[in-house]
Amino acid sequence: MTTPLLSLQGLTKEYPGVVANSDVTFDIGEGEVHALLGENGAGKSTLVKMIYGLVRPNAGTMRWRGEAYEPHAPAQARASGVAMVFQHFSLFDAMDVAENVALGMDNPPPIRELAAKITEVSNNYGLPLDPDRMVGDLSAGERQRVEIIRCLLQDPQLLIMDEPTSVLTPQEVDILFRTLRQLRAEGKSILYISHKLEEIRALCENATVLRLGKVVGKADPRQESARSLAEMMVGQVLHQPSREAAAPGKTLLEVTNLSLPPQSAFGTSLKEINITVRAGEILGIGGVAGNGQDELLGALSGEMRSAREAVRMAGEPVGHIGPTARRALGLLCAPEERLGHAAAPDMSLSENALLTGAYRERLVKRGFVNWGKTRKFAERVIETFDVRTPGAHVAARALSGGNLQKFVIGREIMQRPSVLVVNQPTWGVDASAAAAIRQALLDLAAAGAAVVVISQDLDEILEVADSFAALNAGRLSAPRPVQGLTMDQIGLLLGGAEGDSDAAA
Ligand SMILES: Nc1ncnc2c1ncn2[C@@H]1O[C@H](COP(=O)(O)OP(=O)(O)OP(=O)(O)O)[C@@H](O)[C@H]1O
Repeated sequence: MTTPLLSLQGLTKEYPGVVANSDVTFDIGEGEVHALLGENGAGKSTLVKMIYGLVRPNAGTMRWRGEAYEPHAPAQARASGVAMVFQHFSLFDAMDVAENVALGMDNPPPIRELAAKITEVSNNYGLPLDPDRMVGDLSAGERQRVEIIRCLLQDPQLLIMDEPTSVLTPQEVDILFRTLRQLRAEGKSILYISHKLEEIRALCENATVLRLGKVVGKADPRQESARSLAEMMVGQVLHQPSREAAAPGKTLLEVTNLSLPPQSAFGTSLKEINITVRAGEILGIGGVAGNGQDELLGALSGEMRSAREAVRMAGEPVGHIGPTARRALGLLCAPEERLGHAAAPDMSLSENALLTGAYRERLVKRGFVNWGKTRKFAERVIETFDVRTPGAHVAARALSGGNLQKFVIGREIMQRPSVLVVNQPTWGVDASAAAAIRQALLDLAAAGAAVVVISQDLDEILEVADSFAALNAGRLSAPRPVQGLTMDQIGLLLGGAEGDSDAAA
């Protein structure tokens, strides 16, 4: 038998109150694309952080081509031939591509030489990049290219990718997969984390499934269905969101000719946006990231003010008032960026519950926080939304991405909004938790709320929304009923075929 590239033996990592990895054992061969699957909090990120030298195991060993491998720091892992593309990008907007790449390298060559190398390597791998462009001007897909090229310049033998496709358009996913297949053909290995099981089936020949930190299964994804893989992850039969058709009620959210200038040098302006959402309705807004999603959410939440009459809530003008006043009226929002925007990383879940729930849950009385009540509110969210954490005292930062997402969305839904606006509600969330969040949005609408779901996941929009509109360069297309809408028509709308309804129909 040939020696595996990387062999993990009995890896264990404990955090206070949680065993993140327990006795994890598996091999990754040379030239193998290996999927790491598991629910939110199953321990995937912890495992790859141990391989990349960011976290030290409490027990267990790793071998690299048969030799003992104990990276103490990422630089050491990189020197052995391990590279990692993270879920969250670590790039500086105000620097160009070459400067950003240089920052992440251990021994960068002179910048001109590096720029030439970036052009060469990026073209060779089918991910063309202009080294002189400012990162702030790049799309999410292009930013990811910067991270990938930075890794490839180190000529790694093992490339770790943590949910690489969640920010990509379907076309960008195709391009990325071509690159990954080329790497495999060159004998390089890839460890691939994703919740998108169809992608796993298309790309990977081996999968290791983690549940609660333990290996619970191994599979050849090509021989499985997305459903069977998901069921392996959760250990039970999957629940499909269901909806009941109901006649919509009165208009709760009305946006009229909303225009706003960009809020930062790299922001998008909003251009004459019109939206009407009635009680019981869900409007899905699709579009490639960076086309005004964050700005639209900001304009609806009140973080960005507009003309008084541009936003109305149940007929009342609210464009000029801030987030707290809008919350009081029942307009709640959950932004996309969970660590730092939706939740304060170093604050406990109780404190984070207070941040948005203070008014509606009456957590503050005569200027004093009622901590007992606040903790109970946080605990209700944790319980109802199955947030896997030791308790409400835990800092938001310590939760796995998907579990924090469940908390953030649950915190708003439990405040019984009359209008809820969410951006990427199931970003990085596993299949069963995503189904639970979507069901909660459907239930909220069925109970009479108006809901706006901004998402890059078209399947998600088709599953929950009654109507669909596309955001393109800050303009919103006229909404169309989701029923009967095809992917081709959606593609046209996303591409900006606004008003071209005959061509799209
Ligand atoms: N620094 C930390 N301190 C305390 N607990 C942690 C820390 N990092 C992770 N954990 C816990 O370890 C467990 C595994 O988390 P991990 O992030 O590895 O899961 P994951 O499978 O990557 O999840 P997701 O798909 O949601 O990103 C979780 O219960 C998490 O709360």
